[in-house]
Amino acid sequence: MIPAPSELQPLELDGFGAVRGSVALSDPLSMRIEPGTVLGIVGPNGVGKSSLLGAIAHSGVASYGTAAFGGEDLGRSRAKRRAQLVSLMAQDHGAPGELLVRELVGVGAWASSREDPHATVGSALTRAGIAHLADRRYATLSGGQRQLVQLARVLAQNTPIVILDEPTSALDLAHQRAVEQIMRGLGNQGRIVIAAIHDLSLALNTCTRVLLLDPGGASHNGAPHEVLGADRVFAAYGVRTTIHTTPQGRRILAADD
Ligand SMILES: Nc1ncnc2c1ncn2[C@@H]1O[C@H](COP(=O)(O)OP(=O)(O)OP(=O)(O)O)[C@@H](O)[C@H]1O
Repeated sequence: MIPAPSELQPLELDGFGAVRGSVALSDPLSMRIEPGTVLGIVGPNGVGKSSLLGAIAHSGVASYGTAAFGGEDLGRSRAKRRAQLVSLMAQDHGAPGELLVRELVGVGAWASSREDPHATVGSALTRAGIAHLADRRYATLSGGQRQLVQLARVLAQNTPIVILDEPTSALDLAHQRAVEQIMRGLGNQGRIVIAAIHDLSLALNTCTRVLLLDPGGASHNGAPHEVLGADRVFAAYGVRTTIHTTPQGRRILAADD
């Protein structure tokens, strides 16, 4: 299902940031994220990527400033309304293991009250490539299979803002490529995709914008090849890197030694 034109709105962060234990994790972020943007959030372990995603989704992470979608302050929206606007695939897949895969994916469709949850679930399972797992219990799945179920749940929620926390961390090469294509496809539909990503090559090849969070609290937002240039990456990670381009045009960011 493609978002209605009225759902193609920018997401504006105004002096925004996540808070953990009454401490702000980054300097205030102010940025406008246009419809169709696939934004990669990168930065070292513990810098606050997951917290920022959770804060934007207002899913139990405290925040300061505002995150507004089409002028609507998400922090003031009712939970049901927010579930129609924002879906979150968290890193910690704390789902009840006794649920069947199709029931868990159905939670996504139910959260946003889609008209035909059955069809929505079927389509989400197919897009995530896991239709064959529909009647398996979640607890019996492998780590990568669980990650794809969580992706299908988010697809079934069918929101204009899709937030993914390290969506490919448990996936094999073929599934990584499939998820990369799904992310681009969501962007092409005009959705806003925001993903925390450790694989900087993935960020280079998949994202239209990258936000690099520095350990010092600063952030850099821009075109992927600019933000992931050698100097910025060294400042953030302490590793010397180069961006290589394959004959087929894929970019690979690799350490120099
Ligand atoms: N539930 C929590 N309660 C309190 N502090 C937390 C909680 N979750 C994370 N933190 C702290 O917030 C900071 C940012 O953590 P966060 O998980 O957002 O970082 P990250 O950049 O996503 O890390 P990683 O790359 O390792 O996943 C860390 O110092 C972490 O210890």
